[in-house]
Amino acid sequence: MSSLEEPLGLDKLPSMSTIDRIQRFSSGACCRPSVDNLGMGNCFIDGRSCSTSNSCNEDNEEYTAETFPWKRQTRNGSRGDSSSQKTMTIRRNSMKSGMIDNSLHTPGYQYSPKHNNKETQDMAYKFMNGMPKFVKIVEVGPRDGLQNEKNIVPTSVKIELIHRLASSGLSVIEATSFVSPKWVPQLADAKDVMQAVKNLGGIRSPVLTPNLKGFEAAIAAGAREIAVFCSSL
Ligand SMILES: CC(C)(COP(=O)([O-])OP(=O)([O-])OC[C@H]1O[C@@H](n2cnc3c(N)ncnc32)[C@H](O)[C@@H]1OP(=O)([O-])[O-])[C@@H](O)C(=O)NCCC(=O)NCCSC(=O)C[C@@](C)(O)CC(=O)[O-]
Repeated sequence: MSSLEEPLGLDKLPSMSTIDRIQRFSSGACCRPSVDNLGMGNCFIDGRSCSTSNSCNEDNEEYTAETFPWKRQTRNGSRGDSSSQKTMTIRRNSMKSGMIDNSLHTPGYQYSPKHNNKETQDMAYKFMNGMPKFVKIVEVGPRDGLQNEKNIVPTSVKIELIHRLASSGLSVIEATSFVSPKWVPQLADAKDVMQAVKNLGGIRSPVLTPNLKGFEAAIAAGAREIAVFCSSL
């Protein structure tokens, strides 16, 4: 009988005082709806990932006015030519045709697209103002990435990866998963990885587990944040 069919026995859980946060999310919740269609690239509002090549941040990509049917006036109102124009990320709203210019909701920017129509502009304005003011990026590579690796990545390399991700300024780095090594041999060293990074300054290092067995192993390894996921496999 799969460990998942046994009652989770929450009453048997070790005292919760050792754990800062327990997150429970189902696989459905795992794949939080993302609005990546809105970006020119993969830009997820749920903060799970923002591909740097098409970041959600403004002033990021070099787009020339030739590529887009409008010329944007620069901050001082002068019409910059495409080479001198400040770069920005233009996001495509896949729900409607037409391009949304991020600068719409950046004070001081005006845009005068050649073929803009009122409806697109209104919709763009409404939409852009619904955007969150803050995007949290959760780095899941050490877990979600490595679990799919064909070859087993050495523990020392995993730990080094987490250190480098932390030094890049990321504040939440999903460190590993406490799962059956039969199913996910790539993360069989979860305990060693967790013990090596649990006190890494300045970051939170949540871990995943599908069941009580993994939950207890995570606590024993020093995990302070445990996300319980529902796994059919
Ligand atoms: C769920 C089970 C355990 C059921 O696996 P099972 O075989 O049905 O369960 P079991 O209880 O029969 O256990 C089989 C063996 O694994 C051991 N075991 C059992 N549990 C654990 C554990 N936690 N840690 C370490 N060992 C464990 C258990 O002790 C036993 O060992 P044996 O007695 O045969 O020597 C198994 O199917 C499993 O671990 N699957 C892993 C699933 C997984 O990791 N999937 C990928 C993560 S989810 C994901 O990537 C999506 C997500 C989250 O990224 C989406 C998003 O990010 O939003």
